[in-house]
Amino acid sequence: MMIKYPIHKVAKDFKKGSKELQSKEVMDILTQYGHPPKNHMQPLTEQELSLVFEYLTQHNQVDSIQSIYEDVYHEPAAKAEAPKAAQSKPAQQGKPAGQPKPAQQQNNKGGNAQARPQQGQQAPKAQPQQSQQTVSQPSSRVPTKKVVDTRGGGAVNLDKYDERLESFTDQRQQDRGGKEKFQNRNAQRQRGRQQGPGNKRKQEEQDRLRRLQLEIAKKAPLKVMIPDEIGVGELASRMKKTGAEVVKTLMKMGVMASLSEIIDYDTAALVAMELGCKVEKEVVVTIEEKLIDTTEDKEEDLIPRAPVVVVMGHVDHGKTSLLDYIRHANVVSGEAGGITQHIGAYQVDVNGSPVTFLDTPGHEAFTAMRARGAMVTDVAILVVAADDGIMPQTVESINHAKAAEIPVIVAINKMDKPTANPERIKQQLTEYSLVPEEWGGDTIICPISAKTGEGIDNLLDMVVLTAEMRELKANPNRSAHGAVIEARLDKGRGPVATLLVQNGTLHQGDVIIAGTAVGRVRAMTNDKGQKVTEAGPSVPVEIIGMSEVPEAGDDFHAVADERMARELAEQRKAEQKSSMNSNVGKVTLEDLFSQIQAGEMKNLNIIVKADVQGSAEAVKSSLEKISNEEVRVRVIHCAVGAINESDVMLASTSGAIIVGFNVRPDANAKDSAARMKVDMRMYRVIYDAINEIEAAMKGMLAPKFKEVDLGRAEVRNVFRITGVGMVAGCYVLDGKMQRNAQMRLLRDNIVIYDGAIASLQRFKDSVKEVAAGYECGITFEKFQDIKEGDIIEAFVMEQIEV
Ligand SMILES: Nc1nc2c(ncn2[C@@H]2O[C@H](COP(=O)(O)OP(=O)(O)OP(=O)(O)O)[C@@H](O)[C@H]2O)c(=O)[nH]1
Repeated sequence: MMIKYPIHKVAKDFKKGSKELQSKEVMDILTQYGHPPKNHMQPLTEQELSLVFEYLTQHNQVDSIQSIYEDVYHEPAAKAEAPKAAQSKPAQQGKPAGQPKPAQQQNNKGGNAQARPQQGQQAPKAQPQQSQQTVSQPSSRVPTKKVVDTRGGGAVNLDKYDERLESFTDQRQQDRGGKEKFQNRNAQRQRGRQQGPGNKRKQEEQDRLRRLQLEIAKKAPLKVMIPDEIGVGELASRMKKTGAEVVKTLMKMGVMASLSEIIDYDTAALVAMELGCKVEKEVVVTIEEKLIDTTEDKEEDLIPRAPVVVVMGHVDHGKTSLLDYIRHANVVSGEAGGITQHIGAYQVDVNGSPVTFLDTPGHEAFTAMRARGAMVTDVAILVVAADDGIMPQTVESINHAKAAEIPVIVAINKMDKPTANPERIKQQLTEYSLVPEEWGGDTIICPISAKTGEGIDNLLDMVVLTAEMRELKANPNRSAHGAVIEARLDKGRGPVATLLVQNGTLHQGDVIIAGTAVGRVRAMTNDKGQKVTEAGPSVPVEIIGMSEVPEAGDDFHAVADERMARELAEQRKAEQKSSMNSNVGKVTLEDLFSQIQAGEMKNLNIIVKADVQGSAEAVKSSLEKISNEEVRVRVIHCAVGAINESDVMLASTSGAIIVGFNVRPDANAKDSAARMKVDMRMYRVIYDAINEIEAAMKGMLAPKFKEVDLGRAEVRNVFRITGVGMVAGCYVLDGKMQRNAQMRLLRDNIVIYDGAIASLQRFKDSVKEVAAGYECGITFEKFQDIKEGDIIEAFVMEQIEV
């Protein structure tokens, strides 16, 4: 920017005392440095002015800065005498504004006025009126500061004063605290008012920033709350660090994680500590945790409780007879009138020790309970008919008990029958690793007769003994917790549920939550049909008062807050809904490899069902052989017969895959498998089964085809037609029969034939397809052994998009 400052003015301004700076001198300087001016009226540019100043400064150097100090301090005596003279001088000089120098000189005068004439030669550069006046600009600053001291005129050591003053103010500042702050603020405000609104805001902003920084510094180290799992990005923001810093720290620890990745508490805590933060674990309290008391009981609060026993076994081997016998035989006199009650569980007295029996049809409830982790049974009695031996359901029961890890007591029933052969049964049991005690094993075997009652006392003694060994204990002095054994909707009474208290005591009037059902216990009835007001550990009771029917196997808890319980029930309902479509925890051959890779899979559980025992065993041993370092293939259940609902339930609770060899699932099993998302694989060639599972374990499974069912037809008549062979006269039950489809002939759900269809006819006409509700004639290629009652399944293989 051009400033209007002509050469002659510059020269004039530098005019001091007798010596005068000529315009020509200024012009010479400029010419010398390549800026020849046209005339003395030419205004100087900023650069040119700087050049002149620079030149004059360079050529009018003082010898030493000391001389200026001397200049000031050596004549304090004169200072007091000539203040007025000093003051008058600047007025006379009348230096133009914009020149900093004259103003400084004004101050100077206080101490220098008289000294100047004497020191004129000594320090000419300090004299602004001389030609070298510009030099005084830097040197004049020092004396200027000193002149401010008007604290005394004598030879006072001002330095000493300064020191004292500084220490004094320091002390005062410390002592004053808030008052000072207040005053400072006032002072600032005043200053701000003088300075104008813009400056004021700026000042306040700066103050606030300073205060903030101070606070942050005070707060260090930063405390971070870390939950069980946290995203790297979230951790960074909680620590007020950048994501890059956290990722870098993780890398140093050997953890490669991006910002979006989730890390566990331990890793996160290490990172936080590494970055200088104080770590605290964030505990997320769910409604469930708030509502349900899960504190561990103290040893001194525990008292022995009755064992809970389940009776299992094959159909018609005598489960019901045994349970009935025990119930009748052990009813304490006087209670006989109330026996009629059947609530799904009852308690009997065995020589002074109470024993609770679960009396539920089949063992579905048992599996369902295990599925929900509500382990209610302590001992299993396996009933095997002495005249029949180990049957498919016996094996199933053994496997269920094994999966639940409960001790099994074998009751060899029907010992009264002449055909009873207990030795054969003992022999068979060893095949399922149940070795009798007399043979050196640890399985208790009790020969009994549910008809005559023979051996039942001994069986009960054994149950009590086994239970005693388990030292079953509970604390009756806390809110009740247990399992729902049975539940139904009663027309008159509303939802009715049989609960087995496992710990604590259930009282009439308690609020309970069971699964998604909430309610208040309005009335309680025990297994003898008597009204009770409380039920302790291992006691089964039937209750009314629930808002809806809970599910058998659900956990129940007595809680203090009904409103919160309802909230929890709602939450559970929502969770149930969302998990309906997900198959968490379920295994399919397709995702087997990814589960192995993720380290989630150590054991691949398989349930084998086959048409004959020989092939079941062969499939089992072949499959177990394909275990590798990462995964062990475990056949948890191997049996003969169609795949039933119980198999599907076992598969669902154990995360198993069902392998069917020459068998098919029955209708219920099919539905359950679809609902529970259990993977069922059917094979007709043993090598196919092995190859497919092996391929799945290696991640090379090519699930290219899937079977699509078309329909089912029942064989109602079989004709022989010469030249054609056997013709199946069928009725299409559902779906349709299609000529180009694959057919499978089932007899009791066992696959008899699998192959292509030779002809499909309606009366005498060959047709493409026959719909449900119509009759048709079917012949197979190379298969004649068709029988009435056989089922024909039609299906096509469809390619799956991988
Ligand atoms: N001789 C003899 N018959 C028995 C004995 N125990 C049971 N039975 C008979 O065997 C049949 C089946 O008995 P249940 O008690 O119904 O057998 P279950 O195992 O409960 O049968 P499901 O309920 O169908 O699973 C009945 O006819 C009983 O009378 C026994 O110890 N001796």
